[in-house]
Amino acid sequence: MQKIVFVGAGAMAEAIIQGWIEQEVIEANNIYVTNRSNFERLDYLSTKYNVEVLQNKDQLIDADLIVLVVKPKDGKSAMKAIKPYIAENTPILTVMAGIAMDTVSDILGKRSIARVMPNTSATIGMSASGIAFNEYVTEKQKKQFMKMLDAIGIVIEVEEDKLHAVTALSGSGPAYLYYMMEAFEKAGTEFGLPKETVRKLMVQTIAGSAAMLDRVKEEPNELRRKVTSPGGTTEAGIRALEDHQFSEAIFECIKSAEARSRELAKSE
Ligand SMILES: NC(=O)C1=CN([C@@H]2O[C@H](COP(=O)(O)OP(=O)(O)OC[C@H]3O[C@@H](n4cnc5c(N)ncnc54)[C@H](O)[C@@H]3O)[C@@H](O)[C@H]2O)C=CC1
Ligand SMILES: O=C(O)[C@@H]1CCC=N1
Repeated sequence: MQKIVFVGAGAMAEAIIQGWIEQEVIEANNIYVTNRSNFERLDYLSTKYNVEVLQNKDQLIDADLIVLVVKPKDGKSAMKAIKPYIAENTPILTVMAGIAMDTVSDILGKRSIARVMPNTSATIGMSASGIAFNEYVTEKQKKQFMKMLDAIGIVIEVEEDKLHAVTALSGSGPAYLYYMMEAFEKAGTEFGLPKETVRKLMVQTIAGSAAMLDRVKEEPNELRRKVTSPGGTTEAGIRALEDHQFSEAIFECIKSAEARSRELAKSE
């Protein structure tokens, strides 16, 4: 692709841009960025990544792909603002949480639309993304979209309605794990370890456990059983988690995030 225009230049746009450039999927000079008014931010991106800044909306006409990556509440106004300038067939990749592809095509017209829910680990090529396509996306385009998202991590196709669940799990997921990390660091330091030691131990523990789950093909409860000696430390720890309704808390976490995603979709 010769020209990809990012409409919206915030945290998620940067994560994807950095991922694409570092993984050598798209060349920096084929990426154009624009936002509503924050020119300093555009300067920062063009200096840091060598991407182009869209000088005026007339430059949208020959875009090969437009990536919509503004906050959901700004989605409609951002789409209305570009509508008069974009070609009839330019495909759209929307990264906006909770805005349906039908809403995008109501404003921008019937065309190929892919809707993706990545996460911020795209920055280091480790996003877990869910993607859905509308009926105008050809097989060739689908392959191209999958390849682009695959380059910043893994990508799994789902029905559009299931993107609410994907958002709740892997879209927001990094925040839950960072929150858990904060709790480990608080607990570990209470018990006398330096924060950096706790960080190193737990980062490796989390990475190792995730890699085991991925590679050894055993169920989580089986892997858990292998750690848990009868009458030992793990059993005591797990019992405390059960006493504090850990599973229920996780269930409520995903339920609340999924419901919020649906709510946002209705209000947009
Ligand atoms: N941060 C995350 O972990 C994830 C975010 N998302 C989605 O990505 C989207 C962007 O999120 P962030 O990058 O975190 O937000 P952000 O607030 O960091 O960036 C939003 C950008 O949109 C620009 N903008 C606002 N109105 C505009 C308009 N009318 N025209 C052009 N540009 C406009 C702003 O200037 C800013 O550059 C959201 O819809 C969010 O739901 C999706 C997955 C994960
Ligand atoms: O919190 C949010 O609404 C967005 C969607 C997934 C991650 N951040």
